[in-house]
Amino acid sequence: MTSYLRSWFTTGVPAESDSVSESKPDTDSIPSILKVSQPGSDDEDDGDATETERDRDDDDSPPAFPAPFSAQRAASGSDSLSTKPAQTSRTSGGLLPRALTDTQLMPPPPPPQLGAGRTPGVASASTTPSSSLALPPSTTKRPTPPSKKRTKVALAPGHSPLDWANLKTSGEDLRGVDTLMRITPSMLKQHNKRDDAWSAFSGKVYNITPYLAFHPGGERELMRVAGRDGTKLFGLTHAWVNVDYMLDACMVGFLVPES
Ligand code: HEM
Repeated sequence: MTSYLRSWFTTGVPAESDSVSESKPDTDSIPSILKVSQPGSDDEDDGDATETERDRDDDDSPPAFPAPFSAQRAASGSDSLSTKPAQTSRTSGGLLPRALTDTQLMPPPPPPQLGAGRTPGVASASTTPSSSLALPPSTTKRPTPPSKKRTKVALAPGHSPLDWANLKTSGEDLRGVDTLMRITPSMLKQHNKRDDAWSAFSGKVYNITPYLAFHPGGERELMRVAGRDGTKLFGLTHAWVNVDYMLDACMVGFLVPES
């Protein structure tokens, strides 16, 4: 009971007014809650009866820093900053929630393992197709072949397009006729042999015999139009080819209807 009353009517007199305290001992009767707390004093009641009984004139211990219930102390997670072992144990004794440090909240990532599972300089498409240097899938597929087969024919030596151009301009007679003629479909039909082949393209009739060995599509294809009008087949095969320029030296006449 006595210690309880003393805790209320404590002698907490500021250190600077020690002389006043000695001359006026009746200040003990003032409740501590009405007194103005001075820096460095221990007037705050922490419920520790043994501390109130101490001789406060000799107490030069500094206040706790950080303050016992401050956020700074709570965030530190430890009481390493405290200078008073008694307050340290009280703070870490579970009164405040223990704040986690950065390392506890987010542990560091595992160290990268660059060398694991791959050979430097070699694309590992079989293991990690999305993250390797393998070609994108669109380029690894074989292109679908065209539906219509267009076979390139190996031309005999001396029968390249350039050789044909040279022969065409050499002045050699490639027509086989003296003058341009009016040619009917029945007349055209008589020239359908390999050594005597005529064909009509867009109303003009050409002697295709000398060109057979130079045709990039082969003799066989070209002979399909021998002795008849080949305009349609020619246009379906390669309309971009300028037949008038290619065979101008082979022209024999104009296609005319039957009379
Ligand atoms: C007398 C008229 C003809 C001339 C002057 C001619 C000329 C040519 C030329 C210059 C090419 C090469 C075209 C290129 O590489 O782009 C070619 C290719 C070819 N020509 Fe003719 N052609 C004629 C008639 C025909 C006919 C009637 C056929 C029958 C289907 C034919 C079938 C082909 C084929 C299949 C190719 C191969 C195209 C390739 O491999 O890319 N040509 N022709």
